[in-house]
Amino acid sequence: MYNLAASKQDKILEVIATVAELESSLKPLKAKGLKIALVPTMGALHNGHLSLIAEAQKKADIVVCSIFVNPTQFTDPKDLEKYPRPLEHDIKMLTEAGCNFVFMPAVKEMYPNYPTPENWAIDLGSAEFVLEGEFRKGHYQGVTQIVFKLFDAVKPDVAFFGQKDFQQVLMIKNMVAVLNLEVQIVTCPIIRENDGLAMSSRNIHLSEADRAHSLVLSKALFFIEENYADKSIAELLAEAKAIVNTITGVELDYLTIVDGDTLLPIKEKTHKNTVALVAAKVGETRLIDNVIIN
Ligand SMILES: Nc1ncnc2c1ncn2[C@@H]1O[C@H](COP(=O)(O)OP(=O)(O)OP(=O)(O)O)[C@@H](O)[C@H]1O
Ligand SMILES: CC(C)(CO)[C@@H](O)C(=O)[O-]
Ligand code: BAL
Repeated sequence: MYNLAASKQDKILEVIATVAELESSLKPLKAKGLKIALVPTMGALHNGHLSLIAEAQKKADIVVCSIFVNPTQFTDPKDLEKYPRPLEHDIKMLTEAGCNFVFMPAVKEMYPNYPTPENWAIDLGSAEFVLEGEFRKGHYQGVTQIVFKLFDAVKPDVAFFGQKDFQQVLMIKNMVAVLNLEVQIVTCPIIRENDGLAMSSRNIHLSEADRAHSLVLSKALFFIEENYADKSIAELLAEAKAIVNTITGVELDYLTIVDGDTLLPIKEKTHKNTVALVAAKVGETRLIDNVIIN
């Protein structure tokens, strides 16, 4: 473990690599009755992640951020291999943000027998298999497997996730319900670049042209949001898809308006709990985004 003096808030960020070290660091804090928050990430931190840390600082006494590029949730080996890992930059950001702990385990710490798969099979409901679950088969088994391990290591009172990964939050809430876990799940709003693009670690892979093209995704979602009262569902979807399809080099996986729990397409605009979601490949980079309609 090593410490870095924070440049802004004069706090110390403790960098921790093992579950044992994490447990012994947190034990005295828990004994004092301090409230512990966990912000799970895969690193390559940006302002979206920092908004989760800031929210966690408001709601808890101690904030643990985990950085772990979890191999079991990747369905494309190339995506895993090229996932950005700017560790010094991440530590600097967390230090400046006044985060208390960063947990950065090695793969063998979380999966001692890696690459031999461990048993993990949880019933996350039928929403596991649509949208991201259809395009990244097994993804949410991998996500819930690592989030369960992180919850078990930190035993947080509260954990923070971004709405950008809308289906992920739903799957994690379903896991918490199925396993009866004692952790509160908080969803934080999507942080966007000034031009509308949802911040994402994978944005770093976008070429200059891809970066410009990527704007059609948020544009299509904002179109749906702004015209929701005036057009039919079929018109909204057709016109939003047309916005995306004006750009060659952007290939839609889905653009859909669904119920926020079942993730099945809604039939009536009077439906409550409605969300529009998009996923597309922009050049070689796959991006997702969404807006909550009501
Ligand atoms: N723009 C954003 N606004 C709010 N939360 C975000 C944003 N981007 C990511 N998050 C949240 O941060 C947490 C960690 O996400 P992750 O480290 O995978 O970053 P990411 O930017 O989503 O990267 P990726 O390129 O893998 O999608 C998740 O709960 C995610 O939803
Ligand atoms: C929740 C998570 C950290 C699990 O690896 C990841 O899916 C992410 O960063 O959204
Ligand atoms: N933020 C979601 C993690 C993933 O794409 O694997």
